[in-house]
Formats: sequence, C-alpha cells, structure tokens
Amino acid sequence: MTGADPTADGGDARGAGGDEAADGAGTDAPPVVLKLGGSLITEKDRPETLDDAALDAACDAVADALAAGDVDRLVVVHGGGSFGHHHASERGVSTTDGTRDADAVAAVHGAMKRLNAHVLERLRERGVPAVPVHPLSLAARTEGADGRLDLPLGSTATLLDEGFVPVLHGDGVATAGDGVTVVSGDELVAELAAGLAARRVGVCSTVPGVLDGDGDVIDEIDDFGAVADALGASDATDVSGGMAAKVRELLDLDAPAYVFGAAGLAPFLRGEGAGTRID
Ligand SMILES: Nc1ncnc2c1ncn2[C@@H]1O[C@H](COP(=O)(O)OP(=O)(O)OP(=O)(O)O)[C@@H](O)[C@H]1O
Ligand SMILES: C=C(C)CCOP(=O)(O)O
Repeated sequence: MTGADPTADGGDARGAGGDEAADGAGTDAPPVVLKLGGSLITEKDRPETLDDAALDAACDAVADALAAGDVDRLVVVHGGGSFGHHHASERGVSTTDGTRDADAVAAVHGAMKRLNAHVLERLRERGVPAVPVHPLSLAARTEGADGRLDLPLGSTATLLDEGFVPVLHGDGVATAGDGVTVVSGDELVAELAAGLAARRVGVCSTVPGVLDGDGDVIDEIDDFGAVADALGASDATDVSGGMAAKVRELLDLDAPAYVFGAAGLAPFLRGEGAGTRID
C-alpha cells in the first residue's frame, strides 16, 4: 500500500451485515470518521435531487475499502445538500437561527431522513452494514452564541462495537433558548472524532481540497488565520457556513483531517493522504 498512513489498521473487512458484522464485533480500534458532503451526493441547487453517479461512486469506494480491510471501524456522516439546506433556508433556520415551529422542524428533519434513507440503501446494496443515527433524537445545544453541542455517543459507539457502520447526518438540534437550530455534518464530525478518539477524519466534497486565492489546493493547514482570506461560504444554498466553518471545526481536532474531492475518497480510505491535510 504505497503512501499508507502508518496508523492504518488493515483490520478485518466488514463488508457485509449479519454474520460477518458479528464476526468483526468487539474490536476497539479507533474508528475512521468520513463525511460525505451534501454538495457531493446531491445536486445542491435542485431541491431534493440526488447526484446519483456521485453517490454511487462514493458508496462503491466505502464498500471496497471495507471489503479490502483497509478500514475496520467506520462512521459515516452526510451533509444536507439540496435536502436539508433547501428546507432550512426556506424556513429561516440555520446553525445560529432557531425555530419554534414544529412544521419547520419536521420539514428539515424529514428531508434529512429521506436523504439518509437513500444513503443507507445504497450502502446496504453494496453489503455495507449501514444503520441510521438521527441527531435530532440525541443531541442538544446549550444557550447562547457560543452554545456547546452535546452529542451522546453511546448508541454510535455500541453500533460500531457490534460491527455496524453508523450513518449520521446534519439535522435539527434542540437548542436552549432558541427552539431548534441546524447542526451541520461538520459539527457532528468534530464531536464524533473527539468523543470516539478517531484515527483519521475525511471530509469529501465537490472541491479537490481547500483552495488558495489562485484556485490551487493547499497541501496543509495548521492555522486558520493563514488561510482565512481564501475561505468562503458555499457557492450553493447553505445554512451552515461552507468551507470556512469546515476548516474551523477540523483545526480543533486531535486526529489528522483531510478535505478532498471524489477522486480522493478511495486513497483516503486506503490510509493515504488526500486533498488538504488539516491539523
Ligand atoms: N477556499 C475554498 N476552497 C474550497 N472550497 C471553498 C472555498 N471557499 C468556499 N468554498 C466553497 O465551499 C464549498 C464546500 O462547502 P459545502 O458546505 O458546500 O460542502 P459540503 O460539505 O459538501 O456540503 P453540505 O454542507 O451540503 O454537506 C465548495 O463547493 C465551495 O463552493
Ligand atoms: C441543513 C441541514 C439540516 C444539514 C446541514 O448539514 P451540512 O450540510 O453538513 O452543513
């Protein structure tokens, strides 16, 4: 495996559910946390529209990596794309602006569950033992502009121990003093990486990495200030801060994190570097 991360575990494949999942259960190797960006797996500017080819390719890469034993324990998170962001934006809900309208919460959460069901189905079709974890039912945010996210991880950790691939998603989140706000997939990635002591973190989006002012991929980022000028919001409907918010979240982690495009997914899962390394 050329250029492999020396910490890659090369453990048992868990490419299928049932007995194979049970056989793989009980290891406590640190997991890999992977976010599939909503920009990647949906057509972000067309409400509730999947990017079929991109989603299929991403699910192929995940299934292949598990079957080959390149990754043992894997947690997948996906973003909102044209499912969550569209509904949240229409209702004026974001990571900082909450709603007390139950219909608005149902619209955002319902859309994210529909996207989650598509992701789960395509992973399971490929033999990946993927099961859903819905953050709205688990998490809470404390009050104020710097509200802290509390994401209990017992369910995700136990699913991992039992040989499953938990699949979380950006969602609504109960927020003290503000009803329900949006929790982004990037925030979830950060919580999962810290709480599960992740080995590596990958964020797969539509860009080949974090781009500098000339449009070239930045190899490595270890300081927000040094790249802040180049970091913008998303170029599509997005209520959670785009690339700038992503880099902020990833810089706080202990685990090495990578931001890459579709072509970087298989190398990342093999334990190689991809796109921009953030640490
Ligand atoms: N310096 C930069 N380098 C790379 N992308 C950038 C930069 N500045 C802004 N962006 C935008 O950030 C987008 C990626 O962030 P975005 O939040 O849309 O991705 P995602 O995580 O795939 O989607 P989602 O939030 O739906 O999960 C890129 O498509 C690009 O438009
Ligand atoms: C808009 C919603 C509900 C999810 C946002 O998650 P993200 O796409 O990871 O920013």
